[in-house]
Amino acid sequence: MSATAEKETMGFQTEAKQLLKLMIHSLYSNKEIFLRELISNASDAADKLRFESLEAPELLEEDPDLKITVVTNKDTKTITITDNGIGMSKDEVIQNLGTIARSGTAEYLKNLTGDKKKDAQLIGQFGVGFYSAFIVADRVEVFTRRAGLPANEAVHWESTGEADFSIEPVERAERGTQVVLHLRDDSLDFADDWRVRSVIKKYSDHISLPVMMYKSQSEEEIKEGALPEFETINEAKALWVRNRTEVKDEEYIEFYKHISHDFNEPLTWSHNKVEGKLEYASLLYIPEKAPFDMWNRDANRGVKLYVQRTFIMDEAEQFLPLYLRFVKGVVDSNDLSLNVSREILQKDPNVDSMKSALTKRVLDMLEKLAKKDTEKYQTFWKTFGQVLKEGPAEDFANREKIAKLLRFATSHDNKAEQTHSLDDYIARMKEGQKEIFYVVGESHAMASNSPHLEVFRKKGIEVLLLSDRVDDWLMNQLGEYDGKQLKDVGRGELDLGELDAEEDKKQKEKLAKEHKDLVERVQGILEGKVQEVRVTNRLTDSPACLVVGDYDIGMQMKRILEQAGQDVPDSKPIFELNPEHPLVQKLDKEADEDRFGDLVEILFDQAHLAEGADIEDPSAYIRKLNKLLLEMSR
Ligand SMILES: Nc1ncnc2c1ncn2[C@@H]1O[C@H](COP(=O)(O)OP(=O)(O)OP(=O)(O)O)[C@@H](O)[C@H]1O
Repeated sequence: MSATAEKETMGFQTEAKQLLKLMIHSLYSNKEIFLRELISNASDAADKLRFESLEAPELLEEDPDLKITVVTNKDTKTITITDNGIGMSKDEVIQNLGTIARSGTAEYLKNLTGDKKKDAQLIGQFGVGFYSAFIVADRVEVFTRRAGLPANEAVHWESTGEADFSIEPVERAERGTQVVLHLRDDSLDFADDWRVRSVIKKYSDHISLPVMMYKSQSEEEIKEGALPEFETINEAKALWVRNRTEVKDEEYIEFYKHISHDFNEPLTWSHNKVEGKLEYASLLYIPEKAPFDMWNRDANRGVKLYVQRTFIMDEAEQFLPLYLRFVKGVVDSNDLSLNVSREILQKDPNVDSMKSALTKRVLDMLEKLAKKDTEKYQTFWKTFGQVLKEGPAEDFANREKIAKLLRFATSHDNKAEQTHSLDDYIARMKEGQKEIFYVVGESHAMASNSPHLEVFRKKGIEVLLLSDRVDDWLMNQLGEYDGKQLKDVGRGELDLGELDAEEDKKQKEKLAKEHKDLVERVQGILEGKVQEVRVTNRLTDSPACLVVGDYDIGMQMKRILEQAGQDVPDSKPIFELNPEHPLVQKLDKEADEDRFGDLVEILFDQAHLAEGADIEDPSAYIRKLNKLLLEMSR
């Protein structure tokens, strides 16, 4: 750091430098977005001031009408954006404009590919913010004074967007922030009043405070030397207060970008005004892309809360459940008090009623999207499906509604993509089928090749193929859908009820009787390792498989808990043999007890492998298998 009398020069944080460079390159074709970002910041600054002035009205000084002005100047090749919002102190300037105050930035930057289009999207997800000024400017100056500080504690920040920035104290009578962009030669169109006016119209109609520019003057006025006057060029009304029919899609989209700091368009939105016992307006959006920190449970979530048009807080998470944490939006209440805090929100029963109404709205919005636009819904599902799957456990009341929104891979087409709803499944159910069958595997391939499916495939009964980590748990939480039980095909005795022909049942009983001795012999070998050995009718191609007891913990769940280092209740599997398989028939005839034992253990280990489970002693397995192979080749 070098310091002259009072001017200091500081280096940008390494990551900020990197991001800046990438951003200028990848967003070059979409230069005008800098205006959106700077106006968005100015509007946030006004919101913050309004909020702080609830407690400290003196912060408004003699200047209570909050506004943003934009002034272009062809002679100086500048465009200047000024607000009379909260402003920044010296420390805040350093903190906000010298670093990228977000965790995970470095990690995030590793995802960038060098492909301009892809990177622009990624950068968009991250939020370009203030730095976008450098897309069009080779020098940016900021003059700012925090509300409440004296005029001589204002700050002048300046940077060419390369390695460093300077900062010095200045006098500034006006509260708030002024950003002066010295335009690059290839961006001089932004010194043109009309060009800027049209961009602002496009990007700022949803901003609730006036965005003003100079009125154009007649030749006479210019001759007379009349001072130019400002005029408001946007709607300057909170968007969510306006009637749905008055608001254009583009305005909804721009408003989304403003509140979410997302560069991409939202997938869909829902705008509502509620009157009656509780009065509030809500505007909720489903994003297209997940934020880079979606899986960080402490990441910011929740809606922007306003009370009677006054901004109160960002990330008010009390209005939506955790499993809808991807939703962005605004809630404006007429009933809450202006000095409401997070603690009060947590206890207020009105907030609970709003939460349940807003939750329904989001679920309805998703249902509508699924009906109207399958492709978009699929995009949603791919991005947020895993989060939505947390729903049935968190929100018992809406279990059925959430279940309707779930999508699965199934044996109907065996594709890994999760595109089938439970309703689709039910529509295809066989006559006499009462349950919804599913199989759980470590991966899609494992689920779809599971031996448990053999009899289902033979009989043409569809099975959901589940392989996401939460699936086993999700199915347990759901229990049933539309009056039909969800049944794990790898659990308990297989009873296909009416789906089994009478002769199949008789055949099964006959086989069980015939193989009573074999079952006992196998049981003797696997003593202590299994709960039970029995013959099965669920296999057609495989010799044997493992089944989980009706009340035991599922294999996927067990693995997840073990990996997480948790104690897992000790449950032993049931070992089922396919009496029609040649290997099992050979086994039945094997008189040599040692060979019999080896074969049983090989089959037992193989059944583990088919489940994606580990075998207890892999080298013993290989030894036994090789011994048998050698004997065969003799
Ligand atoms: N006009 C302004 N008045 C007061 N503070 C501002 C102004 N512009 C920026 N800031 C401060 O600088 C911070 C960084 O701004 P920047 O635009 O880079 O990021 P952001 O608005 O927080 O998020 P995003 O990067 O997603 O836009 C803001 O959070 C705010 O605290």
